[in-house]
Amino acid sequence: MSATLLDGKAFAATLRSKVSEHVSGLKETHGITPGLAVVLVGEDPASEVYVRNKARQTVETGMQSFEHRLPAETSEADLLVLIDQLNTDPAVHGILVQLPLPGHMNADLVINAIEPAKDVDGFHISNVGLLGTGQKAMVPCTPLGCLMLLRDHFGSLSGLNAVVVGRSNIVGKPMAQLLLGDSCTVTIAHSRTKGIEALCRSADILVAAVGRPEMIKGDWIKSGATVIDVGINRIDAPEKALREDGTVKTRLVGDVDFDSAVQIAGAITPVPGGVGPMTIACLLANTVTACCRANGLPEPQGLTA
Ligand SMILES: NC(=O)C1=CN([C@@H]2O[C@H](COP(=O)(O)OP(=O)(O)OC[C@H]3O[C@@H](n4cnc5c(N)ncnc54)[C@H](OP(=O)(O)O)[C@@H]3O)[C@@H](O)[C@H]2O)C=CC1
Ligand SMILES: Nc1nc(=O)c2c([nH]1)NC[C@@H]1CN(c3ccc(C(=O)N[C@@H](CCC(=O)O)C(=O)O)cc3)C=[N+]21
Repeated sequence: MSATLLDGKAFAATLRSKVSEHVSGLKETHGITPGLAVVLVGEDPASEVYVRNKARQTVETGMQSFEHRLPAETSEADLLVLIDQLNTDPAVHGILVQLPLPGHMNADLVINAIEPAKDVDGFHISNVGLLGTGQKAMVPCTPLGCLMLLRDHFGSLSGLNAVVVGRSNIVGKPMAQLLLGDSCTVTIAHSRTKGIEALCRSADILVAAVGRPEMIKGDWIKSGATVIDVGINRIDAPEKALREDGTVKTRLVGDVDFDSAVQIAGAITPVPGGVGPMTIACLLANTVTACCRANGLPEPQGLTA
């Protein structure tokens, strides 16, 4: 038996077309164009790809994209000045500061300098608190994308056993909050968890956000379980022909060993084409939501949790 593929790429395309419709409506009825500012400090190649894709899709859905690329040696004070300008710029409805930041910066301080209403990543302490207490917040894009895929697959998540592997502030913890909000019984596993394989085997929903290529094997998965693979890992692919310059090509893999997992799971997200595209689509959706809230307009339905 082979698992059903949860096609994040297709789902994200549908979500983007809903975003486009709302953006057209905002323009026609109110003369407002939502705007998203992305700040990239330094030159991480993976971040470059993400930021480029995001800027392209922002423009494709009819929104304004503002890109700010700063050198790695930028001072924290200068970054805070830029954030302050974006906070007060009425054309900017969403602000994303790409993580990780260079080591000389305090990421918490930088994130908490973003106006919470414009924090489309949902990382500001105010949004984290709102999410944790079940109040209206900006919801982090990656966990939101995972939740949308799960709701689409199951209908109701109520009473299901969910195991989230990973406890980061950007994926694991907010994912656990969202699953709890949908009445799952949630366990969070991490690098100190004892008996992690057996714990994973107890999950109806297994979310992997670890950053370790193909760590979770098929025999860690309960037969028929739903597996959400958040991991994005680039590994060497010696099976591919060498590049012209003689270097080894690479490929993307998740935190789940897809080939063994697909035999056991009931449903699984692929990498690429699973959670990644949903993250960007949810970022666009959050920007439209932020724009509507900023202008006192009714929120679009179906774009948020
Ligand atoms: N698809 C997408 O849109 C996105 C994908 N990602 C990807 O998701 C993955 C996770 O990202 P992120 O949350 O930022 O990563 P972090 O490195 O911040 O967190 C990783 C978590 O995994 C835990 N962990 C590490 N090793 C083990 C282990 N051997 N067993 C159990 N738990 C372990 C860590 O535990 P501890 O806390 O104990 O150290 C930690 O909580 C990465 O592959 C990243 O590239 C991230 C963001 C968006
Ligand atoms: N402030 C901040 N917010 C983030 O949301 C954030 C961040 N910083 N830093 C880095 C991580 C990572 N991340 C990804 C988003 C999309 C894909 C994505 O679209 N992946 C494609 C493949 C892309 C490729 O081919 O490289 C896929 O999975 O199909 C991947 C990774 C967001 N992150």
